[in-house]
Amino acid sequence: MSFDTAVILVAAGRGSRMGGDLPKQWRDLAGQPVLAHTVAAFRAAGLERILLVIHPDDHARAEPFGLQLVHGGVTRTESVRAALEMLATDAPARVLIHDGARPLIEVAQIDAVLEALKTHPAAAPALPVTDALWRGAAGKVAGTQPRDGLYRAQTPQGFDFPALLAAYRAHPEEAADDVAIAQAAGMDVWITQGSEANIKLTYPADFQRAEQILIAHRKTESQTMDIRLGNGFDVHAFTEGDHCWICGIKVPHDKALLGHSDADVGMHALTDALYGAMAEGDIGRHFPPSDPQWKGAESHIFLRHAADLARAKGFAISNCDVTLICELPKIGPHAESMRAMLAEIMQIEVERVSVKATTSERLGFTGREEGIASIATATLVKS
Ligand SMILES: Nc1ccn([C@@H]2O[C@H](COP(=O)(O)OP(=O)(O)OP(=O)(O)O)[C@@H](O)[C@H]2O)c(=O)n1
Ligand SMILES: C[C@](O)(CO)[C@H](O)COP(=O)(O)O
Repeated sequence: MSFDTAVILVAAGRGSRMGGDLPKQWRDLAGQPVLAHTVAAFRAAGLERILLVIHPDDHARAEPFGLQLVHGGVTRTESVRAALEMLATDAPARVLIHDGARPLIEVAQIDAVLEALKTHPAAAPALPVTDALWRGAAGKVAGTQPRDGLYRAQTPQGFDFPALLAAYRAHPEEAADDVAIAQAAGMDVWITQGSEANIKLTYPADFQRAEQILIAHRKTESQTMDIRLGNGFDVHAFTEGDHCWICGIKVPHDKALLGHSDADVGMHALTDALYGAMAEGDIGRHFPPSDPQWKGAESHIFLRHAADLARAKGFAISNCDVTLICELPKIGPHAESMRAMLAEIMQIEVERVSVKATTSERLGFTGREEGIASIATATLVKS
């Protein structure tokens, strides 16, 4: 996280070319406001000092973002100027200025600008012009223009903050963008790699384009993600005793569970679910019952082994769900401790672990209180 770099997101425009009732930056894009996408990209790049420049009419819409707000002016240049003056009271070392209406900015492009700012006073992304350029008049081609050395400018445009503030203060006129003002002050501006995805939502068709880019991006993400699901099932019969080990918790009961190890039926089902997700067989394959060293073994050894094996293969345990099937003992009072214990053994957050119970309506061996059954599911994810 860097507080040395501030971000100005300009979002005070009215979107006259886009039309519609709601300015484009507040409209929905793939389920969230355009600005939510923009803000998320900068947060993902580790930038937390974000100043949002808004129109005074948009206060109620902007407040939920929890960002510092500043009112913009009637032009983009005036909006940036207002934000720079506000930042000047607690000046950062660097500033990135980005159009709120460019929601598809990627972390890689933000990082490229930040990297260039280590050795240059200013940097901004752009793409070389690849189409032929014409001048037009009255619907006809009036001439052509060489495209050599021409670029399409994008944002975020990044600057040494004191230098840009001085440049803005020395330039009261309008400008196409912040780079133009920096250049007018004699600053060298380094060009970083732009992206075809980093479009500025300007006309109605741009929303469709942005949706398509997002869909294609999500498809690629899910294609590169390896998701594995495994299940496990286990049964242990009751024998004489005064407690049962269930999901790592000693539960008082007028019977115990019979088994070669500590007979922890819930933990065994979960361990098998993890092995199953990796196609690594079951507990018996890794800890053969014929081997006397596992007699009376505590089941956390098995679960820890399966969780460590998953990590060694590059998987994260995304979630797991254990269901215990018994009339008694009552699981409810112990379910939270069981979740915490399983989470600790697997070294994952407790929110990813579920333990619940049901009866079999007095039917079958669990209904006759002859034993406990358990089923478990686990999801492993590798990206
Ligand atoms: N007075 C203004 C004008 C523009 N912007 C912001 O500058 C970015 C780029 O401007 P543009 O695409 O031109 O947005 P609008 O001014 O809203 O659009 P239009 O010119 O079609 O009205 C947008 O994020 C816009 O909200 C701003 O903060 N203040
Ligand atoms: C800053 C900018 O996005 C760079 O391409 C562009 O200049 C903004 O243009 P607009 O005139 O506000 O549409």
